[in-house]
Parts: sequence; C-alpha cells; structure tokens
Amino acid sequence: MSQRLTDVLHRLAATIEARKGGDPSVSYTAKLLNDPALAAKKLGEEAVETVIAAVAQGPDALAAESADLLYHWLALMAASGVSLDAVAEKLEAREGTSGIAEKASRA
Ligand SMILES: N=c1c2ncn([C@@H]3O[C@H](COP(=O)(O)OP(=O)(O)OP(=O)(O)O)[C@@H](O)[C@H]3O)c2ncn1[C@@H]1O[C@H](COP(=O)(O)O)[C@@H](O)[C@H]1O
Repeated sequence: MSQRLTDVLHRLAATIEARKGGDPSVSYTAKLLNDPALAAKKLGEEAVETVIAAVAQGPDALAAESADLLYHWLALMAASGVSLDAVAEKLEAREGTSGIAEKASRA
C-alpha cells in the first residue's frame, strides 16, 4: 500500500473521530455516526457501486467508488464502536494462512 493512501486514511479516520457529537445538519459524517444502520446501508450501496464500476465503468470510476467505499467503511466502524485496531488484530491473526487452506480446515 502506498504511503499516500496510508496517510490520507489516517487523516480521514481522525476527521471522522472528530465528528463524533457533531451536528448532522452540517456534517454528513455526524449523520452517519448518529445512525449505524444508515452507515451500514450506505456502505452496502457503495460496495455495489464499486462492483459496478469494476465490471463496467473503468479505472477512474473504480478509484472514485473505492474512495466512497473506504470513507463509508471508516464511518461504519466509528458508528458501530469497532476500533480499527480490532480489525488489524483480525488481519494479523490471518497473516501467513492461505484462504484456500483456511476454508478447507472448516470442512
Ligand atoms: N470522504 C468523504 C466522503 N466521500 C463521500 N462522501 C459523501 O457521501 C455521501 C453519499 O454518497 P452518495 O454517492 O450516496 O450520494 P447521494 O446519493 O447524494 O447521497 P444520499 O442522497 O443517498 O444520502 C455524499 O454526500 C458524499 O459527499 C463524503 N463525505 C465526507 N468525506 C470526508 O469527511 C470529511 C468530513 O465531512 P463532513 O462530516 O460532511 O463535514 C470531509 O472533509 C471529507 O474528507
């Protein structure tokens, strides 16, 4: 992952955190933070739009929809009270385990 993406996600997560308790009439993020179900619904919409961009709209649309997706994902995590470290912990636990091997181990 590029340092540029890491840096902007870091700033975005901090901005989202700072919107907690904000006024939903002036902050879209505050609106999402006040309503985890809305944040989840919006993430679902952005996921579908990302898929459509990937299969039918080309690289620029895919990049734009991916930005929407990442923003809404960060907002959902904050709205749901799930720390980014909790997600990091899940990913760390999977490091070195092939998805194919993991799926086979479930059978
Ligand atoms: N990165 C984003 C970002 N990406 C997308 N969006 C908003 O996400 C919303 C939903 O996108 P849609 O494509 O569904 O738009 P829509 O169809 O008009 O929305 P609906 O009518 O369905 O609600 C739009 O209003 C976008 O502007 C974002 N809103 C905010 N941010 C970041 O969050 C910061 C704080 O924003 P506020 O909390 O609004 O001040 C901003 O400075 C940005 O850095």
